Amino acid sequence: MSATLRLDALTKSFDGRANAVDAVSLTVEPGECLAILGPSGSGKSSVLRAIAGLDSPTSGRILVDGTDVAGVAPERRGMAMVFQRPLLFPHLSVLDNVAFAATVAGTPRGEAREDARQFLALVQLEGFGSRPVTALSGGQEQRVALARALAARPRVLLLDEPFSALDPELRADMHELLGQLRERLKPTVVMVTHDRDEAAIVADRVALLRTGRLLQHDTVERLYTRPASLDVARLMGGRIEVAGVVREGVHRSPLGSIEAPAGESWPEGESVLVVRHEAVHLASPPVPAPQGMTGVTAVVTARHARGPRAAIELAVGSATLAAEVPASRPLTIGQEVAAHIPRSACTVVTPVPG
Ligand SMILES: Nc1ncnc2c1ncn2[C@@H]1O[C@H](COP(=O)(O)OP(=O)(O)OP(=O)(O)O)[C@@H](O)[C@H]1O
Repeated sequence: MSATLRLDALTKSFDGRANAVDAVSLTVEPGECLAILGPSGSGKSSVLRAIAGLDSPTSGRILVDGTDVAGVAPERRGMAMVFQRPLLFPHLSVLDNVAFAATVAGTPRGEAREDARQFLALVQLEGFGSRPVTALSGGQEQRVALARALAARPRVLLLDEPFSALDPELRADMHELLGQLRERLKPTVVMVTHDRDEAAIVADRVALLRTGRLLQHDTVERLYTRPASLDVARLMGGRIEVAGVVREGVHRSPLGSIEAPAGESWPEGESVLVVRHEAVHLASPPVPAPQGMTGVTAVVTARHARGPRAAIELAVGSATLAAEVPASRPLTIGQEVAAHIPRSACTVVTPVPG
């Protein structure tokens, strides 16, 4: 139930306007879960619709296990899609919704229903088969939609923001369920989301899009800690950007001299040092930085409540830093602290913003 999916310079423009999807190339390995992440209008759904065959690409190719699927009807591509709204048939029972595709394809009704029962059990809706779908909660409806998609035994499962209409607790349940289904069935999954946290929870790798372009295709961890550009760092919620210059592998800026992490080399010249605010430690009263960290004296300039955490902004000369601390930590505006920046968490991107 899995396949290699390859996009080769996939491009889509609507009515001759600027490309909604612009030469996107990437490979999703069998059994892998790829999240397509990006802000509104970045082309996420357009990529998914093209893969599904609901829209045809303007140019480029979509290959499943090496075979170009151009001209292959959506229902013959070996794919199944789950949308933000479950789109269940209201006149059919839960079981018959899940059994629908098999029944239409000519599988004897009893057999299709037995199969559907197994998929309902997989999504933890055992015993719900005879209920009308109109009697389900939002989360249950989405489970039925997932069961229906999986019952088609797709080689590639396509998910278009399937959990975004659910409340946070249900969404967390669905993330767990998706993890279990992946373990059991190992489908290749492509999921559209605009939520970084969701991508981090469900996906092995992420394709980050902006204005139709693939900015970076990487693990979530690397998107956060090794962004390929300032755009990526910002889209991933990065808050520290310190302009400076790299000479002989060392970034010099108001933060002082920061050496590239072991095993990495930084390009010479002007560049912006980026580091995740989560990695910055604040010591008050100030103490020297432990080995492997750069220590700077910083002044707290702002504090924002973030539930159990507090977001702290700091000034270091003309540069600004950010950090996160437990909300209970009594750091006040104007207070002097030592900011410790792990060298391993630092990276540089070019060019310097204009
Ligand atoms: N059927 C269409 N006709 C014309 N333009 C379209 C069509 N579908 C999408 N677009 C345009 O293509 C671009 C990408 O849209 P798309 O829906 O793929 O983005 P998205 O990242 O999925 O956005 P969102 O997160 O808001 O759903 C947008 O500028 C959108 O207006």
